[in-house]
Amino acid sequence: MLSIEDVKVSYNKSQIINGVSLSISQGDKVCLMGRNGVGKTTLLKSILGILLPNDGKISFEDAPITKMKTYKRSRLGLAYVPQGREIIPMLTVKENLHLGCMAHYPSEGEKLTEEVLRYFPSLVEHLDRKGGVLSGGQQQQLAIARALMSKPKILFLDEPSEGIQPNIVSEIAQILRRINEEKGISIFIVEQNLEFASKVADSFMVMEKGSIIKQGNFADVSLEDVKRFLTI
Ligand SMILES: Nc1ncnc2c1ncn2[C@@H]1O[C@H](COP(=O)(O)OP(=O)(O)OP(=O)(O)O)[C@@H](O)[C@H]1O
Repeated sequence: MLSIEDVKVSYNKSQIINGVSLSISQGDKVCLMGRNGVGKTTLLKSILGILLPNDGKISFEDAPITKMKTYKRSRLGLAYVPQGREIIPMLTVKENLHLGCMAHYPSEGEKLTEEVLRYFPSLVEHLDRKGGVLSGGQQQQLAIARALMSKPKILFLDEPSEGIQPNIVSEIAQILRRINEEKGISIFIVEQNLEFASKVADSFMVMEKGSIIKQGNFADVSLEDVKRFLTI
């Protein structure tokens, strides 16, 4: 489905991603882990077209997308829930949701909202409130719901558990698994919260200084082992 071959990404002259290769199949749930500043967000942004790699290839469903504009990748089915959520605070929850389908499915706002809210029933009572007044956990749910409004095939989430209270974090893990099971949407999360990551994803990759240094399945290793990989 998604294939990344020897991708290198730089900011000015400083190379941050040093030749990463990975592939994700339809329905996969994967997690990219690693310490602060190793390049996780940079890799995610290059997959989504927010940054362009200076070398390597990215393809989606066998079509090359390495240099494709972000909005075209979104039309193909790549959706992004950025770190910090980026909810528009002065728009209502409903308006924030509609933003998610405005580019590609502008006439389907009502239908898609109804469909997406099945996964986020706690947002229903807040539809007419401003996005900015919601709690961190509610804003994170809104950000995921908004991404789903674009009918994605693969959902990329950058640190979705950051700054959210533990009970909501486990609710979000369950919701992501349900979305994956029922809709077949692949999930790619960047996470530092190992427990949450292991609840959402089946497999993990560990990044260190712009390279993937370990990968495996959560079923085959203990969380202690993964923790050790993260502190290498
Ligand atoms: N716009 C930018 N210009 C120059 N350097 C940048 C820019 N954005 C990030 N960097 C640098 O690139 C490196 C990787 O950053 P990146 O945000 O990808 O790491 P990360 O693994 O996602 O970290 P975190 O967990 O803190 O988000 C860091 O050294 C960072 O300072």
